[in-house]
Amino acid sequence: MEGEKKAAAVAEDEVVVVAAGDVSLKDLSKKLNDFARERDWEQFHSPRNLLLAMIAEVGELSELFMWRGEVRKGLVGWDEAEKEHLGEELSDVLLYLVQLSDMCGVDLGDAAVRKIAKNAVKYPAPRPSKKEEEEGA
Ligand SMILES: Nc1ccn([C@H]2C[C@H](O)[C@@H](COP(=O)(O)OP(=O)(O)OP(=O)(O)O)O2)c(=O)n1
Repeated sequence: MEGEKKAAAVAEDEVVVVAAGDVSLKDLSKKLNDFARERDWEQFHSPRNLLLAMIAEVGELSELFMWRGEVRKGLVGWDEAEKEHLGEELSDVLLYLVQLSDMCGVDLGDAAVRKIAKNAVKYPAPRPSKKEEEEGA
């Protein structure tokens, strides 16, 4: 029993949570590389395995929305535990996506910014009419 307590305390000590409001994709990528290397898990992190792991996490994310009807913006009616769980599942998807991008040699931040620009060309915003321009709208 004493041994179990000690093990739990050590495990808790090892979890260092650093609040990071403005973390970048590159920060996440570095943390994930360290995490995998420290556990010798790089051998498992092939593009295919990471893709399958990400899809599994998308499934877990979907379960949170399953059978509960439309979910309104801001998660009206969800309790704090459910909201926290949602954050965890969203994170799992993101973390596998970041690792998958790394393993494929894709700079995800750069690719995403380029894709937004491409989307804007494909779907131009409606231009204001002459009347709206004159009215300063
Ligand atoms: N080979 C692995 C295994 C896990 N992880 C990381 C990425 C995910 O953020 C998280 C996934 O862990 P679990 O497989 O334990 O999944 P859950 O956290 O969703 O737990 P559960 O499926 O029990 O709800 O751990 C990883 O990087 N590489």
